[in-house]
Amino acid sequence: MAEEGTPLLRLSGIAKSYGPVQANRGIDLTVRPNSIHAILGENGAGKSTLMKMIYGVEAPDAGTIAWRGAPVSPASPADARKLGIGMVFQHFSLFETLTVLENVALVVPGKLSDLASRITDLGREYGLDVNPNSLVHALSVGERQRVEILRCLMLDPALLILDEPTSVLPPQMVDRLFVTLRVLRDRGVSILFISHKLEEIRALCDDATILRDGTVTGRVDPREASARELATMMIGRAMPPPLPAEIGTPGAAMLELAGLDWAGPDPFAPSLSNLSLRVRAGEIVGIAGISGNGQSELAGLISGETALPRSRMGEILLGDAPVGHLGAAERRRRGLAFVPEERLGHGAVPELSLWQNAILTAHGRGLVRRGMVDRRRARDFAKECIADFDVRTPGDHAEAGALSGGNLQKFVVGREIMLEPKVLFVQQPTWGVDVGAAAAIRRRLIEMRNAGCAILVISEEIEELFEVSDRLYVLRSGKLSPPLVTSDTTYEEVGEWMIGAAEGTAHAV
Ligand SMILES: Nc1ncnc2c1ncn2[C@@H]1O[C@H](COP(=O)(O)OP(=O)(O)OP(=O)(O)O)[C@@H](O)[C@H]1O
Repeated sequence: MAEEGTPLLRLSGIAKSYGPVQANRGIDLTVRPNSIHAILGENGAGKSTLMKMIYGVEAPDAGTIAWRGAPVSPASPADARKLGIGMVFQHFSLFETLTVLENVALVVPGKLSDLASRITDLGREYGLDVNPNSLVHALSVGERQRVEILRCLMLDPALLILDEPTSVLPPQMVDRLFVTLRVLRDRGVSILFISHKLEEIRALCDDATILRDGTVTGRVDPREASARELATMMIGRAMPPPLPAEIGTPGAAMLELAGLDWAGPDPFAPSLSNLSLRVRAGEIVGIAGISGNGQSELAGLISGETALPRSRMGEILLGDAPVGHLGAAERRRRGLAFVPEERLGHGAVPELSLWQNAILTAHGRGLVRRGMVDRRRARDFAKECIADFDVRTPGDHAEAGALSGGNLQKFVVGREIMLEPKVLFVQQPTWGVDVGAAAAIRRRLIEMRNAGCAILVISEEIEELFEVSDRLYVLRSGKLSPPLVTSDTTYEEVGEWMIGAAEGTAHAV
């Protein structure tokens, strides 16, 4: 145990560069025992880099790390875990082809049968329920996160690092997670908590350190600072003004689901039953819901990554044309653009540069001609995206995998918006994006809607859906609620549909 007064962790003068990028410089950070300590900062401020050094993934170029008063230099995550440090990454580190239990067994020692019951028991205790026998590829992002957190807790850490743990959790789950985190703190676990959600930080954290451009720009008691003050310290200027509150005038139906049914091969994955919805030109339709209720399956069917048999092609329409049987490339040719939930490996190829990633979906815009890549045009396209969407990176030659999570998200969303699609389908548009950039992305969606684009957004952030959508549905257990007019409904009503308590009570349109 740390002696009274000895910090659990103390970093002094930590610096780290990646080529020309100084991700961290001269960082001092002290984590007290039994405390929840927030790290906040814009996308690319250096938060994840700092955490990776504590967890032994990266080595600092300069500075020292003291653990319970003694100098340490964890050279690997295994080293860090031995010290009692656990970390849940923003991008998951689970093997998709293995079950939850097998993934846990890779890191946590013990007999499989014991581990399975510990997963179930701990899951129940901390509100992190997950079936130990589910295959990870069938789990939603939110469920994968639960697995990651559970796996960490099973190692009984003294310090738990959570890199944006709430970015994909619905409000009810966030509340449950916070209960869990407070219990952990009171039982002697300190928590380093990275989040862009300032209200959450104010509600949960005891200390906060603010980073900007790789340096510490503030240390505050978050309970005493307003969200606006925190945002200003973070971005170095006042927040952008709120969105224009213009109501759209919808035109013709551009995307339609007409009684869509789906049962996938995985018995643990939810099936979809009789989904019908219509997205018209000039409107934004939102789909709320807790992940794992069919969101991934629906996204695959809408994007074309999962195709229906020819006999059922009419269950999905683009304009008047049945497209259910067509693949993603053909649907894109017909004017659909989409942003998948997973940006790494799905929205972008991490090993490719940004300009090469631009080609993946923008090749039809003159980036490839007569089968040859027009490198100059591809680079111009990527540069425009970087400038227009404020992607913080050394340039279009940077590898997608080297960008901070939020900056890659801005690039992927920007690339799809630049295609000027007739129909835009976005999953989690601002996942991991800082408050300023998230407001900018939402503003762009509304501008596109005003210009006549039909937009469908799946998001687990209710606040976000209320901000951008004209109408909302809730997806639960593979079924859609009736459409709700956003201006006539409340968070509570949507929350009730999310947890299944609202059947028959909504103001349907
Ligand atoms: N492996 C890497 N190679 C090159 N540059 C990197 C690498 N990892 C991080 N960087 C750069 O270091 C800077 C800090 O990135 P970091 O991921 O720490 O930011 P962050 O504050 O966690 O951002 P976000 O909120 O978007 O997750 C960024 O400019 C990023 O592009």
